[in-house]
Amino acid sequence: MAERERRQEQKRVNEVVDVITEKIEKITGKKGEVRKGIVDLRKTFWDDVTVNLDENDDVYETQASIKQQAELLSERERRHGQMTKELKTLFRLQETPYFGRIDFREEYEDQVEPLYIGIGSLMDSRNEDFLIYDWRAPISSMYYDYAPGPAKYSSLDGEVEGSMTLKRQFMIRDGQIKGMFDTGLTIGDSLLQAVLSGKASTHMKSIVATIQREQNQIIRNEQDRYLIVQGAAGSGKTSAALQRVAFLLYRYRKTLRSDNMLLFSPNPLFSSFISSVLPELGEENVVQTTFKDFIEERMGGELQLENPFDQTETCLTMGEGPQLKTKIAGIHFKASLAYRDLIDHWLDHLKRAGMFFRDVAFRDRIIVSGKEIEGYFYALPQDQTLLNRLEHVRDWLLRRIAIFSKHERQEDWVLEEAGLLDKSDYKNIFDKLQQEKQFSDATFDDYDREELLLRKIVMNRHLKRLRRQVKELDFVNTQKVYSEIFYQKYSVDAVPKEWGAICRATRMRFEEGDCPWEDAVPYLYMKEKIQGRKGNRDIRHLIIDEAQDYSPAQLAFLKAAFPRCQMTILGDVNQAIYAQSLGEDTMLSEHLYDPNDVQKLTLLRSYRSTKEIMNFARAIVPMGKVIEPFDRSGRLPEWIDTHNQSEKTEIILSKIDDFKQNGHETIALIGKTMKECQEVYDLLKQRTDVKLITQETYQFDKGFIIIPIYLAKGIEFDAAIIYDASASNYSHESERTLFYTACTRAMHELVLLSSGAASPFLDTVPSEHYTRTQL
Ligand SMILES: Nc1ncnc2c1ncn2[C@@H]1O[C@H](COP(=O)(O)OP(=O)(O)OP(=O)(O)O)[C@@H](O)[C@H]1O
Repeated sequence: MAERERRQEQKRVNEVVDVITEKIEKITGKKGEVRKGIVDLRKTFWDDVTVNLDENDDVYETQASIKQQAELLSERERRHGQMTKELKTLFRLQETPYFGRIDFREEYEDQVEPLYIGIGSLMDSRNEDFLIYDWRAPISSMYYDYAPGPAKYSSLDGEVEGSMTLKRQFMIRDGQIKGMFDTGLTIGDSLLQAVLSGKASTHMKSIVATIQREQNQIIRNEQDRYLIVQGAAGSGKTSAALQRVAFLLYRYRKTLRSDNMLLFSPNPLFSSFISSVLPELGEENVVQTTFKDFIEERMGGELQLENPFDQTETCLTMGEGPQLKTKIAGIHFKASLAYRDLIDHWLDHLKRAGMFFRDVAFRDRIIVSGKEIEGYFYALPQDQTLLNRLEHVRDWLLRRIAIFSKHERQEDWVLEEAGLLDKSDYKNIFDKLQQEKQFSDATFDDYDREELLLRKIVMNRHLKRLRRQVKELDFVNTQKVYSEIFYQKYSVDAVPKEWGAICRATRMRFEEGDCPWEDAVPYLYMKEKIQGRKGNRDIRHLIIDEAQDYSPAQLAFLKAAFPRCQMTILGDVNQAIYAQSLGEDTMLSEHLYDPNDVQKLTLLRSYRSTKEIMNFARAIVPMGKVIEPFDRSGRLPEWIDTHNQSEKTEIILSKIDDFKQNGHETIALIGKTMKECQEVYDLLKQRTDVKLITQETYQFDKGFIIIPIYLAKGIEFDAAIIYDASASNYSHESERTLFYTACTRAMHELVLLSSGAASPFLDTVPSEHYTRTQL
């Protein structure tokens, strides 16, 4: 490209940067004034409020005056917040004003208009023309969707057609053009090459400059209620999901806020890994949670909930045998909709029998026994729902508690405690009696009444918790009602033949106050059907990453919990790691949705790993052929046979040195289980600087880490070593996806260690896709 052109572009960059700098100065000045205004307003808040509480009219006037002041304050605070946000974007634009340019000539127009695209919009100093278009603006979509030639975009007034005469990419840092490419169909392979060849980071980066056409479809999809994305490892699912959040926040900026969106991430480490993408795009982070935390919060701490990682760890370390078979059969069945049907039948049965109730007791005295509650409950008309009947029971129990309280407050201990009440309680009672105009002179009656009120206060305080529990329908013993399912025999086909053993194991866990992970959603489903629970209406968009790990039952639960929600559901069937999803339907299965509401998109191109690593990894999984590695070269994966542990340790240490010398900064030794990771950590920690990643790790730094596969989900490293790729460690078909997930974490280098026979999963990998070293 001619140097002259580059100089011209740099000149424009300089001019735009000048406008940005000017705006920064202006807004900073204004922001200072607004800030001062807020401080002054806070200081003098009450000065401008007329407080007069004598008459009703005065009270209203006072209220109106406070409201007016508060509104003024919050309006200024809002403006201040907006300015802060605007400044943040401007500072980013000052460094990198834009990353793309398209020249577009609208149909029937003579003039070609150059459009520059960046992370935010910028108008010229007269506020007339756009110097930069936000990448999310409708017109910017052409940058991602078209090569030079005919192009169109949808505007508010309809489709605009025309032709694109130029598509140019820039790499601008600190206001200086470092690179400039005119591109063809896909967005500059050269720029993508440059981005992908860089170092892995401990935080994910935004991809706005290089979004690919198929990713853009995901990002800008608006019409579908459920958008399912099946994408190969490293195909940019998470990246697309996050840019999609930014797009939706922009597109619906008048009605949608970041706290209306909820992202389910696979683990806390992943949450921190992706936490900087949205702020980098000038948006606030959305609320993030893990499915386990979400369930635990809804359960309310009544049972000790098993962690899904512990469930996986148990399955992986249990060893062959009937116990494992029972466990897996139980997990599969409880994740299915057939089990949900069974629970529905159970709920139906509960209308006639089978409900268990806790005693409603004060200290160790029973006010109403569980048996008595049962009698009352089943005496109510059967055509009422369980919830209706429980509401009747609740009201009846509250009345019984009131009667109990009336009797109990006569007891001496109540008066004794009344003597210990606070001065303010006495004062309140005095005021109350005054108001009732009963406390004239010190008459006998007034003292009696005062004592009565004091006794009432004492009793109400003691009964407060009990009343709350009754109001929340906590008198239903849902754990026992659920456990009872496991005393039944079912002649339904879907019930696995291991049912007897599943029942014994489940009963035992519930008796100990534990809730196995596979029971969490079914139990909560039943509990909420009995006790009722409203869906969350604040959350309007759910983003579910690693959706292959969610079962149909979990999907059904989320649909009910978020009834108004749109969902973006992203995953990869080849990376299913939990027992419940292997070979079963998952949240990615289209047929679980109403066909009118769902759209499924597929991403086949994989960007994370070098071509060599992806060619190796895709040969491990069936249908891996369809995955298209991005054309970026590196070393072939290396498979090293070792004879014993000490040899293995030495190899690891020398590989770490080698990686570091190659400039790699994030290096992971990936184990199958936490147990394996802990063992190798104990061996290595004396010899090198290494960190073990556990379920409690919320962040990782550059350097060498040891991590089990299930915690490395969604994360990437410059170089990865698969600690034990021997047949003794990976041979079950069910572990194939786990093995594939591990291999696809590596961006630039992959090493596999094995001793003895190697994993049969390597049998399907052609020998030209790796180098093999036998020590
Ligand atoms: N269009 C793109 N431009 C630049 N980098 C990209 C692009 N798409 C993906 N990448 C990069 O590829 C890597 C993988 O992306 P991401 O983690 O989003 O993939 P994924 O499909 O969620 O992977 P996995 O299923 O393995 O977790 C990241 O480093 C991301 O920045």
